[in-house]
Amino acid sequence: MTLDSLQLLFFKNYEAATLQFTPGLNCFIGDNGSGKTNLLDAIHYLSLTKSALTPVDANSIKQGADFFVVKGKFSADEGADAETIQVSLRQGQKKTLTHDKQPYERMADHIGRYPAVLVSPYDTDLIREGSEERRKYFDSLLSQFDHGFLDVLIAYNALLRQRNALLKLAADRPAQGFDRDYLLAIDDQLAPLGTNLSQQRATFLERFTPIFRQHYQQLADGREEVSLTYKSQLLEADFGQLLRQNERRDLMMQRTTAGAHRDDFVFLMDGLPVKSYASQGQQKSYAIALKLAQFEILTTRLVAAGTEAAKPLLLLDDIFDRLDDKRIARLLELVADDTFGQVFLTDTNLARTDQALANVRGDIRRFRVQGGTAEQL
Ligand SMILES: Nc1ncnc2c1ncn2[C@@H]1O[C@H](COP(=O)(O)OP(=O)(O)OP(=O)(O)O)[C@@H](O)[C@H]1O
Repeated sequence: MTLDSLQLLFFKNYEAATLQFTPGLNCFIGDNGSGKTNLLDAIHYLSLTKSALTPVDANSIKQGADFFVVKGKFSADEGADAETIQVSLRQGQKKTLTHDKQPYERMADHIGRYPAVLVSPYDTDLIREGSEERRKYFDSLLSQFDHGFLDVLIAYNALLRQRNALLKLAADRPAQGFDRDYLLAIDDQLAPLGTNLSQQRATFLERFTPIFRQHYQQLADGREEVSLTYKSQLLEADFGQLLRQNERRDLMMQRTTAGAHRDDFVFLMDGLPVKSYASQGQQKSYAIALKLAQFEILTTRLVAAGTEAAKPLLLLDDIFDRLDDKRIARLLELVADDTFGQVFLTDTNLARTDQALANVRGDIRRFRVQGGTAEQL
């Protein structure tokens, strides 16, 4: 699958821009703050319906404008008809997503159809931040991998919101009494969904972890052992029973204190937490290995779905600035040996990019990015 072109209107620091891409390697070159990452983020919108950088869509509207449009033309195979995906948002309204001008009934139906993997300076946040970051990352990956998972996740989150709202209402208006039957009715539905989520995450990790470890060994020359495990109360205890046991505490805390939304993914190096034990370089390798494993596992899904030629889009943000020569060389080996399909990368220095890519075969297209404009070189 290839992104043939990208069109932007009032997106971040772009007023209007159109870019035509090569199916090979596309390089965005420009100074800090010129708008390179914003181009990757626009592609992220087309793939995942949201920004990789901000949870608030309105932040992506150009300052002073009242809407943005991001439009991309994708083709599955060479010569195949292009499909147009468009994401747009008007200030104060709901975001819309269309496929060949047809609006999706549910944004979720789009997820996984045009997968993309972003390797970004913020990847190590996965290691440093709290469990929510990690759950979000794996849930997003699993949703692209298996649509059934996303359906369960959406249903679980909706019920959890209802349950938390009820707990809050009980605390805010004690005089009106607490509708316990309603709580039990929610719990009856929430329990199997939570158990299902945790089981799916655990099964996915069994597949994902060996691929991840292999990528880490290749990136870091295999000096240390890394592991990745999933920690969930729901794999050992009955979630329905946990909800009942915790009812009083939940009422006091005004939120659901146990469940799949509390699970975590544990990152270890030589048996110790990566966050406190690993060096910065090792943390970077750990995070990149996660992303490369993500790329590989999403590719296997596309192959299984019969779209052999299809590979996720790979978005490499700022890799030359952040990574040492060995890691860059390893990444570029993967680019050179056709492991990846279409690649988009950003850099501040054209000469450095050209030098790094000197041995990479295939089509390379460069764009000069400057103050919200992008011109093909
Ligand atoms: N909604 C918006 N309206 C206008 N400008 C915006 C908006 N959102 C972000 N920007 C601008 O976009 C610029 C950042 O662009 P981007 O992150 O793409 O830079 P970059 O070229 O990747 O830089 P670096 O090399 O430092 O990573 C900033 O100058 C920021 O002010």
